[in-house]
Amino acid sequence: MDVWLVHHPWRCYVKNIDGIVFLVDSSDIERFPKARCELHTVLSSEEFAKVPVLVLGNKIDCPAAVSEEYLRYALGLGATTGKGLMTLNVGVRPIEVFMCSVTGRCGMGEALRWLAQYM
Ligand SMILES: Nc1nc2c(ncn2[C@@H]2O[C@H](COP(=O)(O)OP(=O)(O)OP(=O)(O)O)[C@@H](O)[C@H]2O)c(=O)[nH]1
Repeated sequence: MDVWLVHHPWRCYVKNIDGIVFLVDSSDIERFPKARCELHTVLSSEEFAKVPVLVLGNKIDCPAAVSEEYLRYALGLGATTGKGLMTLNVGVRPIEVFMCSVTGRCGMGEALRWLAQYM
């Protein structure tokens, strides 16, 4: 079972994956447009159509970090499939946003448990 951390240039090394973790620096507003573009490339890729996508807004400990709501807006994410344990209809690709701080060790557990349920 494979989970790949999507990071530029991700196209070079992704195939046969079971889950995608899309990590965004939530304090780096200037790069949101680029992140949005990359995310939507991933979401619209035929090869990943059924792969669960975990969007992680990292660095929430930074004063410049935006809220989850703003990050969703900036990334152009509409409705997501829901946090917690979910039973989704067949054919629905799981996608959800979680905020975290990798260095502050917060938020990652819930996010990875969410992803693991679909793998
Ligand atoms: N404050 C804070 N720093 C973090 C967190 N996670 C990672 N970092 C730090 O961020 C630094 C590297 O992150 P970035 O510069 O965003 O990552 P990068 O992908 O290597 O570089 P870029 O492609 O230029 O963004 C390291 O010093 C990490 O310790 C976090 O949750 N909070």
